[in-house]
Amino acid sequence: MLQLREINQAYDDHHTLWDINLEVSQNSCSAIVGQQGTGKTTLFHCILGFLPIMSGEMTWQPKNTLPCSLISLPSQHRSQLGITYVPQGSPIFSQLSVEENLLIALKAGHPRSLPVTLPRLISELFPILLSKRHQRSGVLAKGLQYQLALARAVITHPKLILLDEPSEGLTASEADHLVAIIAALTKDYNISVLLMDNNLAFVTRVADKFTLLHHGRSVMSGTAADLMRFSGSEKWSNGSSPTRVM
Ligand SMILES: Nc1ncnc2c1ncn2[C@@H]1O[C@H](COP(=O)(O)OP(=O)(O)OP(=O)(O)O)[C@@H](O)[C@H]1O
Repeated sequence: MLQLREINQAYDDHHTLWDINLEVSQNSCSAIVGQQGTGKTTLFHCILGFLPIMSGEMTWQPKNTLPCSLISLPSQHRSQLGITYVPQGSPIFSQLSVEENLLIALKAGHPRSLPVTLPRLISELFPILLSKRHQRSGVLAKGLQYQLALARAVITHPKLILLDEPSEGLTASEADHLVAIIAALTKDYNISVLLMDNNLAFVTRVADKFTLLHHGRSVMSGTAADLMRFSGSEKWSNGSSPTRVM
């Protein structure tokens, strides 16, 4: 549904992304991994239209639609097409209740359909959040705050969600919940996921395709087994330890 071909990007004269190819299929979860400063955030921002690219092509084609090029579309238009984003660090309105956070996201996605009620997918995917709907969101545990940030994205019925470091700061059981939610999004709700995360244990549980970035270049694209094999080898890292890279 999303295809990137030979994407190059530069911050002034600092060439950051080199000939990146990437494909996200319908009903899939793909992961971008790589050490700090290797270009993961830059790539996300190019997909979202926050940053221009120097060259390359980005094609968007959800099921049963004609392909369209994203390159010339502003970020707002890309979000209307169904591409949404959960930035790092659970961006929520911490002074507002869980329900208020959700209703604001819902109204922003459907400005003419007032009054609004929370759609059923919230109770199906985020039952704990619903049970805490009247609590101030700032007092929720870190894992529930992340669920709320994700629910705010899901409530707008996107086709593709980009997640920036979703496992960061989560406990093991909070990460387990997130793995289950992402699996349900892709399998039951037709929402594809593209995430970047350096927690190898997490990404190999949740994603089915992996792209390894190194100094702005894609050095591996494949399955979890390919990733483990590649990160165990040293041919791409100039001798740096895979544990540092992940
Ligand atoms: N606004 C900017 N202006 C100039 N250079 C930038 C800018 N943002 C990032 N860079 C540089 O681009 C390169 C890639 O950075 P980027 O943040 O995309 O990497 P990353 O893999 O997401 O890192 P992290 O895991 O730390 O978020 C780095 O060398 C960084 O210093």
